Amino acid sequence: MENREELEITETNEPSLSQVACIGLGFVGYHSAIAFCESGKAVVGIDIDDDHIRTVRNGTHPFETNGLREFLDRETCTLSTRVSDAADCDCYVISVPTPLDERDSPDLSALRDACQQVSTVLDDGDLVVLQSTVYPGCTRDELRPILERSGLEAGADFGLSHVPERYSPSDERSRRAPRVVGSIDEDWRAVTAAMYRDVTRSTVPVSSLEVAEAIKLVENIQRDVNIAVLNELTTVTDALGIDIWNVIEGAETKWNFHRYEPRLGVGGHCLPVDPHYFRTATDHLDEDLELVMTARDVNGSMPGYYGDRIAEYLASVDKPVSEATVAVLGLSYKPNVEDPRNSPSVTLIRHLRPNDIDVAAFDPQFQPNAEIEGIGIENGTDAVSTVRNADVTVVGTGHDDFQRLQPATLGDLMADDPLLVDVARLLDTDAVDDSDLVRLRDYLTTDRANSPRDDHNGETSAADANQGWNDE
Ligand SMILES: NC(=O)C1=CN([C@@H]2O[C@H](COP(=O)(O)OP(=O)(O)OC[C@H]3O[C@@H](n4cnc5c(N)ncnc54)[C@H](O)[C@@H]3O)[C@@H](O)[C@H]2O)C=CC1
Ligand SMILES: CC(=O)N[C@@H]1[C@@H](OP(=O)(O)OP(=O)(O)OC[C@H]2O[C@@H](n3ccc(=O)[nH]c3=O)[C@H](O)[C@@H]2O)O[C@H](C(=O)O)[C@@H](O)[C@@H]1O
Repeated sequence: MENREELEITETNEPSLSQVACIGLGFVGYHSAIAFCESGKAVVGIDIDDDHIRTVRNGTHPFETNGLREFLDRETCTLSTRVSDAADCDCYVISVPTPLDERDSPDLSALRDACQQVSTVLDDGDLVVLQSTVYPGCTRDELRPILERSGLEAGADFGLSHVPERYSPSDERSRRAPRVVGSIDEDWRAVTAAMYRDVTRSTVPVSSLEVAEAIKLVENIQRDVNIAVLNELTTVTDALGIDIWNVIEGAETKWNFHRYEPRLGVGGHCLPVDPHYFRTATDHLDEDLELVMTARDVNGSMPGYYGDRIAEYLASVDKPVSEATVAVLGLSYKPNVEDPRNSPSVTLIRHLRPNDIDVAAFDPQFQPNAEIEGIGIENGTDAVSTVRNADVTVVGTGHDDFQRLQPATLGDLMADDPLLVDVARLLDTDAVDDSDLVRLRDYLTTDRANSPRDDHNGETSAADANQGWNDE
């Protein structure tokens, strides 16, 4: 990398970059722009969506606004829809979407477009950092050639690094996760790590771009597979008449049992997506990700599993499905966020609709009466009006707001034989037991069970059982 003398030398003897373009101002890029601004960098926030720029400018977007006022007040921090307005920057941090297409293959269109835009303003000594999640080899093989349309060579003329984002909404611990840094060469890795040390607690330099890309995917894939194990075990324990929650509580008394929990399904734009990204890297190999993709299918099948169990229950109480009403509380993919991407609740609604079942939905994170994308229903105004006269209530997302729901009230508001589908067991179990509600898990493990039911009494808490034990 011959052209780095113009970068000023910082106290860590690494050249310092001072003007950062953050391309893509979604959840990831927005937080990066604020963080780099707070670290004293000049920042140009770039997003192709003019409306989104407007929401950032007036603070009406769904992300936290800590630091936004300082960003907007600082003359050296600006917003634009054009990468050309960032031509004076010396670092380009790309955080655009990397979703799947309709064939479950990586859709790199946004990424290619962003790289093409950057290639038009790239100068000697600049650094390009990819934060978006991609598959191993993508940065080097797909994005580097686009960036080199600038006439510059990655490594020799400009830096190319992959620093995957680990932060996720409503998980403050993940915000402070160390940042993995993989680069085109060691010199640029040092420059990148120095820049990120200003915005995170610690950096983890790794040996290559591909290792950094793989780390991100492996973290999420391991989580997806482990959740799939619990989801599959839940369907089996249902059939055996065993309550999975008693099994989890008991298994947790072993110090090296890692707790994962069954849910209506696995949502978000990462866990359902990342196995398919990694699978892409195996396309030319004899080896494949058979277990990983099977686990993905298990998780993807869960909303349908619960949809079928609901239909089964309705038939068992002589309620024609086409005349039934299902109330779905929670549309986000996980608690306390406003994000319906790959939401299991939305997938469940899609699964139920062909049966002409009537569906009402409410999510406090969404605007009342807002149209819920892709399922043709509007968000309700509150939980009570949503569940009134419903035959089934599904607690699809464990928002904190729903902790206040009183099972007795739900039972009174709903139709006869009211079914509660609360896979995450959000509602107080004793209160549910004392209400008129029929818990789906009880229905599944009672009316269909052949084996002895598990004993609800005399359970030992994990904390008590693990007194004094250390992890292996
Ligand atoms: N949201 C999350 O919790 C996390 C996301 N990631 C990854 O970070 C990346 C970004 O994710 P999000 O921030 O959630 O995406 P997002 O969908 O919330 O935001 C992406 C933004 O990029 C803009 N954009 C799209 N194409 C563009 C282009 N060519 N030039 C400029 N702007 C463009 C869009 O208008 C949008 O505002 C993805 O690869 C995702 O997998 C990684 C960790 C956490
Ligand atoms: C390894 C890891 O913890 N990855 C995180 C993950 O965050 P994400 O926002 O997807 O949330 P999550 O807690 O993994 O939940 C994803 C989905 O999995 C479900 N879920 C979660 C835990 C569990 O035991 N059972 C379960 O079914 C959730 O309900 C949700 O629908 O993916 C993020 C990402 O890559 O976008 C990443 O930054 C986060 O650190």
